[in-house]
Amino acid sequence: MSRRVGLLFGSFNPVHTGHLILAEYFATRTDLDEVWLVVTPHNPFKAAGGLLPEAERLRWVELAVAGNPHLRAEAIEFELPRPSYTVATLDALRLRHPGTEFVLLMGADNLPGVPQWHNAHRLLAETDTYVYPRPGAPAPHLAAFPRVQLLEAPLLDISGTYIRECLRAGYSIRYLVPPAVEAALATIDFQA
Ligand SMILES: Nc1ncnc2c1ncn2[C@@H]1O[C@H](COP(=O)(O)OP(=O)(O)OP(=O)(O)O)[C@@H](O)[C@H]1O
Ligand SMILES: O=C(O)c1ccc[n+]([C@@H]2O[C@H](COP(=O)([O-])O)[C@@H](O)[C@H]2O)c1
Repeated sequence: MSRRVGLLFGSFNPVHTGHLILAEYFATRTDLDEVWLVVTPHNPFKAAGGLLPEAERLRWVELAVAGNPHLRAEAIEFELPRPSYTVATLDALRLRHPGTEFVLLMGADNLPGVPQWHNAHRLLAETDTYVYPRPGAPAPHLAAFPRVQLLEAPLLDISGTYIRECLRAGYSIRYLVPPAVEAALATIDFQA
């Protein structure tokens, strides 16, 4: 049987415990063998200006998953044209890993926007998608998406936005990110 790998796409601005608990849950509690955290240098819907440097965002994800055999930091979007279209990334990953079946992992808050993504119809027709609940997001209507399933997962109300606010205000981010990421973030000047 082919390996099933879940893909958690994100800007990871920065990676935090919410991402990691969710990734570990999917890698150990579902039919997935592994979860890869795909670092997106430039989300087509986000202004590049608000993002921390892409090489740093990738390095923090690498630090966060180090030593975990189920999780991997995936940098393929750094080699692909910008902005980063998920459908193009899936094409590139399938070419590179022919024995692997990829599953898209997505928060219930993101699903309603997916029809606006580049080649969304092909993306959702070709790829199994597991949607997980997000705080405040209503259960999505899945009738229009035959390959999309809703799965249970822990709800953690942590976000990159909140962590950046804490860093700017000089507040502790202990336990919101792994210790190695906390140490790396401590070298960045968030007041500048
Ligand atoms: N606490 C969380 N629990 C589950 N999924 C999350 C959580 N935070 C983010 N995600 C999901 O992880 C993916 C990557 O998230 P992203 O890098 O945008 O982080 P974020 O914390 O939402 O950042 P920001 O606040 O900067 O938008 C997205 O699909 C997002 O929905
Ligand atoms: O492919 C698209 O058109 C597309 C449009 C918007 C968002 N995405 C992807 O969705 C992922 C989640 O984005 P983010 O930055 O909100 O974590 C990220 O990998 C984006 O590249 C993809």
